[in-house]
Amino acid sequence: MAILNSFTTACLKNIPGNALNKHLFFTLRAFYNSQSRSVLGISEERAISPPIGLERTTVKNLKEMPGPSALANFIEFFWRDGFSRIHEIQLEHSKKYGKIFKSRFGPQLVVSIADRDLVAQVLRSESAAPQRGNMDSWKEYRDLRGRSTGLISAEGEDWLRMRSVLRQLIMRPRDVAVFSDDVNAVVDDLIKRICVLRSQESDGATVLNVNDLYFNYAMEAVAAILYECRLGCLENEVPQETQEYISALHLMFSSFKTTMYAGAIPKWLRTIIPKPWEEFCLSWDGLFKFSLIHVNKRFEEIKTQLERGDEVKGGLLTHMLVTKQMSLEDIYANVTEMLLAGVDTTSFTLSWATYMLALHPHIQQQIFTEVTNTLGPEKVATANDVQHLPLIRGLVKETLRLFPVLPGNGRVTQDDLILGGYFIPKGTQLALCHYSTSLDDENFTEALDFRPDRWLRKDTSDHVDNFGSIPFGYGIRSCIGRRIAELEMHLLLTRLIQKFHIGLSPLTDEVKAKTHGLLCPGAPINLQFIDREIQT
Ligand code: HEM
Repeated sequence: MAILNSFTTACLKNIPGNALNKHLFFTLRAFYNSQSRSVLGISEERAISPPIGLERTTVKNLKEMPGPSALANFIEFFWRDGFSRIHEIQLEHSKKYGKIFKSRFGPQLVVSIADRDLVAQVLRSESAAPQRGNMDSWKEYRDLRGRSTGLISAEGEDWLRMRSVLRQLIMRPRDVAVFSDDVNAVVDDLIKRICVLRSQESDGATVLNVNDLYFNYAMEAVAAILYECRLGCLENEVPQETQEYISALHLMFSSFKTTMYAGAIPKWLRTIIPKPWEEFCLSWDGLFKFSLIHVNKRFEEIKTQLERGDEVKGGLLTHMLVTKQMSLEDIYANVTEMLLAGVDTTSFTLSWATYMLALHPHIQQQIFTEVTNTLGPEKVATANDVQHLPLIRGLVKETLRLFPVLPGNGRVTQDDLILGGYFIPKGTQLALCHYSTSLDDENFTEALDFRPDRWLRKDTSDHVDNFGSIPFGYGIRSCIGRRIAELEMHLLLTRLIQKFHIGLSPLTDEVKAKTHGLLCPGAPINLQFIDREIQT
């Protein structure tokens, strides 16, 4: 890997080897918290009155805000399996109660915002260190094991300090462009894997449940960047320690409801119902263990290279280890949280993108034409080529608009706020309803249609500054991995379209979205990958 070479090398020149010796839901979690339990104990009864001078006729207080009752919420979520329908409930409630409404979950009051301009108002007026929601259980685990918080779980000064280091390294497209070769090597392996998998099916074309494949791709690619090593996720035999990590990750998501609420269970109850908290800790143990192995391995390699007087070259991890802008514990925590955040998000988006391509062959053909006109039949795209492939970028944006992996996001207000004519006191949990705004015809023409080319027209309201669709969030606390995720998705989708005609397998019925932690396919997506004829 030849990444950040010059910077790293320059830093290393001044770092003696022995000095080095001394020296990982999230949003979703916050969103679920916002739907569930008391974060700050704010209730509308406690809500203070509008500031003097503001007429009550123009500014209403929370008591006057419409919304379902606590009982209705309870029945909806616990009785009618609302957890897997959070995205649909968001839509139903915004149609029934309006674009700003309140919900009650026990003592917790949540103000939901399903309006593009109000979402913009909240995010544009954020403080220097915005808070998504309550992360107490994540912090409790870390305190218990003597671990640090990473970007997802940290707040305040700690968060600001780490964010300012990481944003310098991976927030701009050009920062991550250097990872093109590493990601393309993983794309090569994925293509080989597709050929193996389809050869095992009777039609010689189908890959069953493509999400499994994309999961392995996303994990391999993000690890190539974060750990600067390959994990073997796309091999026939996945190595044991990688399998153990995948199990920990699956435990985290499969026990989503229980683990997400683990921290909500009073500590005294844990002796009577120990399982949720135990599983929560167990999955985190597995995730941290994996990061420790890989970070420590790289750390030892650097030490050896320095002791031998060799030049140390490397990527993101090398840079973090060498510059010591973050402690080793902070590095463990951040790579752990980034790996957790970076796998399912990307793989679900890839599953939806290829499913939509299969459902819309004429759109697939348009994108194929763009790709071959720009690259020819065989040139492997790099990050620099992606700027000349607007439909590939539009494909990812449109997929994330229709299927925002995080259908909602959370914020805790850090100041009193007047929003949509209501007075919202400081400390109120807000739920930003991205799924509803994304599918709103007021924000996007014929919003239910899949039209990647809508993102090409700068003169319409469909264009990017539309807060109706902000799948990576917005502003200072937005997704730190956005550019990495985009790079992985752009390079893979370009190559898939270049190489295969992607069709729907007869084994696939209509696939609807469900919320399982993230917005994911509610049934396996089985696709056919048919080789394209190379035109000479
Ligand atoms: C399609 C892929 C992805 C989507 C849609 C996505 C979406 C999001 C969203 C909506 C947030 C919350 C932003 C906010 O509160 O304003 C977030 C936060 C975050 N994401 Fe992503 N993400 C993706 C991939 C990744 C990847 C690949 C990584 C790591 C390499 C990553 C790491 C993180 C981290 C660490 C945070 C917390 C940032 C902070 O609090 O400072 N994400 N992501």
